[in-house]
Amino acid sequence: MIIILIGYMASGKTSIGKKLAKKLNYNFLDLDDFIEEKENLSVSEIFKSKGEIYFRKQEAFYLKALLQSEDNTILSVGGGTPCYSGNMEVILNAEHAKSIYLKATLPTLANKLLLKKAKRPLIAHIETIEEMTEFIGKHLFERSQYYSQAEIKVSIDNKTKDEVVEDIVLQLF
Ligand SMILES: Nc1ncnc2c1ncn2[C@@H]1O[C@H](COP(=O)(O)OP(=O)(O)O)[C@@H](O)[C@H]1O
Ligand SMILES: O=C(O)C1=C[C@@H](OP(=O)(O)O)[C@@H](O)[C@H](O)C1
Ligand SMILES: [Mg+2]
Repeated sequence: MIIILIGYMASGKTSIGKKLAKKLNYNFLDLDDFIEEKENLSVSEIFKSKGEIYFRKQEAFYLKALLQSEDNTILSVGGGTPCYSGNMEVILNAEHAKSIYLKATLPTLANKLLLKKAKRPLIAHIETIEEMTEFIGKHLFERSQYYSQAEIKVSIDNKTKDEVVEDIVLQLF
């Protein structure tokens, strides 16, 4: 089975995916890490030197490649992955796959992202909590229609990473 973690930036897809994989004894794949390896550049460098459209093309291409995995796998994608190139449909139609939305409220995301923005080119320039809240609010409004199609939804507000992992396991099995 392949379990795909989706959700907004800093919702915990990468870090919770790693913990969940350990707990279930599954392989772990992170789409951003995979793209960085293939391109030999960080996500920020790809955005800067080749542009976001190039990144989105690579993202859609490698998503399809990684979904072919036949091993038990946790796949953490990027925050934008489900929202471009028909990727959410690809995720929902993948065989032996289950999608999980790590869902957070706007204040949780804005506070987290103010601290964790450096490696995230879409928000790295935002300085204040007010600006961050406004940006994420609009962005989430556009993106929620994709995220909410996930088969399983897990709220992450006020939970530790281990608590989120527990909740995911309870909903999965
Ligand atoms: N539930 C949580 N409680 C505390 N810190 C968290 C939680 N989930 C994620 N983090 C931290 O927030 C940051 C962003 O998480 P990350 O896994 O990179 O998110 P994503 O891949 O969704 O962008 C990391 O430093 C991570 O350790
Ligand atoms: O939301 C987005 O569009 C993006 C999210 C990032 O992944 P994380 O959600 O893991 O930060 C990364 O793919 C890129 O910076 C774009
Ligand atoms: Mg990530």
